[in-house]
Amino acid sequence: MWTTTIARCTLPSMRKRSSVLACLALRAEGRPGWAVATAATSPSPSLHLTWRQLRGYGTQAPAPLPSTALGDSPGVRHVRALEQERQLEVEWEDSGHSLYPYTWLRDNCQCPLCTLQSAQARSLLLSQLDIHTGVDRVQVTDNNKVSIVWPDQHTSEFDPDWLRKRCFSPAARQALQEELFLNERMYWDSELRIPTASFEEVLHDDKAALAWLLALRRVGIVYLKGAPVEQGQVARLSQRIGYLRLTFYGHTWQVQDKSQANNVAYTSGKLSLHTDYPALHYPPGVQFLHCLSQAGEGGESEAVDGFHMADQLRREDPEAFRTLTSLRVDFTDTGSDYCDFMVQSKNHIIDVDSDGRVVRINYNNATRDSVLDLPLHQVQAFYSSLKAYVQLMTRPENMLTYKMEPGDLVTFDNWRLLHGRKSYLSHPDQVRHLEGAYLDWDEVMSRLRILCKSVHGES
Ligand SMILES: C[N+](C)(C)CCCC(=O)O
Ligand SMILES: O=C(O)CCC(=O)C(=O)O
Ligand SMILES: [Fe+2]
Ligand SMILES: [Zn+2]
Repeated sequence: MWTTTIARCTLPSMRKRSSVLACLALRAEGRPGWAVATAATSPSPSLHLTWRQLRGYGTQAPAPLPSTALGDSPGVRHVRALEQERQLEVEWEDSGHSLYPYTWLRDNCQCPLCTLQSAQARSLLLSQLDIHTGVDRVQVTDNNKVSIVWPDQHTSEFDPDWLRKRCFSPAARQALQEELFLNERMYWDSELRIPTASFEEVLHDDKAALAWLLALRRVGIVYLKGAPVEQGQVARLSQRIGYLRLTFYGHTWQVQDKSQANNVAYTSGKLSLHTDYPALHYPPGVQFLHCLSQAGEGGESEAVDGFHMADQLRREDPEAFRTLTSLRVDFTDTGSDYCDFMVQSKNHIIDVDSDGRVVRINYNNATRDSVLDLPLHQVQAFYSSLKAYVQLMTRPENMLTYKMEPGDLVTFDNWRLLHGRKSYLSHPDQVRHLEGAYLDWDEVMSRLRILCKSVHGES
């Protein structure tokens, strides 16, 4: 049924232990960066997106694959104590070199006195750490470990793979950070064919679950098909990860046309593109929506890649970008649901990190407060900037439109995507009904790392 799609790509020779990093080495053919094409044979005919195919969700500019992060680290040829710099120099068998500060090495001694093995946590106290320590002796042991004897005769032994992974070179650091956080995204527009998988397979097969979460991270949206048409499925799916995020709207929530609606989502009206819950200072990272019943007329879903749009705004209207990333906007949400609430927040509509990279979009026009905490002279500029961003998002070439059917369950990155819904006609004999739930990225990323490790073996 849903057996097509995906990015066509050439696979580099995959090394067993290379884990997620190998994704980045994939080069897409056709369109710059990536292309949509019919996927290669999948092991399971019901799965439109397999793990193998999903590894194709590389980024627009795949990063070079640093050998340091591949796990198959070369052995240690030689170690040398650089007394002046207070660094240990490791020469690898492939002739590469890595430098490690003495202080860092002493801080990270892996022995049972310094590390609680059962928790893989540091038991050494900072008060016990001499940040000016020297070394007494360094050597490579018979089983190719790096051994350090400290001035107080405490001994540390470091595994070469462990050290290599933690090399302080910019390339190695970047590679390891990407492996840990998978921050490289694949931007898309109206032409995206939404990555789709089978609900049941994701629940029962680790490879399918890994493929789902990798695409959720990289692409930001994954469609799951074939969920039972009854309530409780978003909760079931959240258990596949860990646990869901409780909010004032409940553990899970029912999107229906309700009288005395406590939220615009609970009407039959149009919802313009929004992220959910910018009224919170920490909005939910991931959203699930399961369609139990669809309207005959209207009710189509819309979605845009908010990061892509923000980058486009940065290029086309840098002043508007600067405004939306620097002014904090008030959001408000008052009512009663799980319990009564009076929520207030101040958020940038576009959040960037300290390197200027877009990390989160916070925008729901319905909950944007009438309280606008700006000096008079900035008000008009704020509105122009917001208009510019919203107009960019609503361009037909940027917006994705789809209509959910009963049994469809869409999962998306609520920090990145803006989603909306066309208005619909409420029919007493066919009430539109979606069930939703939120999760946070920390828990989703945790499951992603565990699945990566179990599917690829040791890491
Ligand atoms: C769907 N619902 C009601 C749980 C939240 C809607 C999003 C928002 O108010 O920002
Ligand atoms: O009704 C829909 O399709 C989407 C609902 C929504 O965006 C929400 O509940 O926040
Ligand atoms: Fe929403
Ligand atoms: Zn120790």
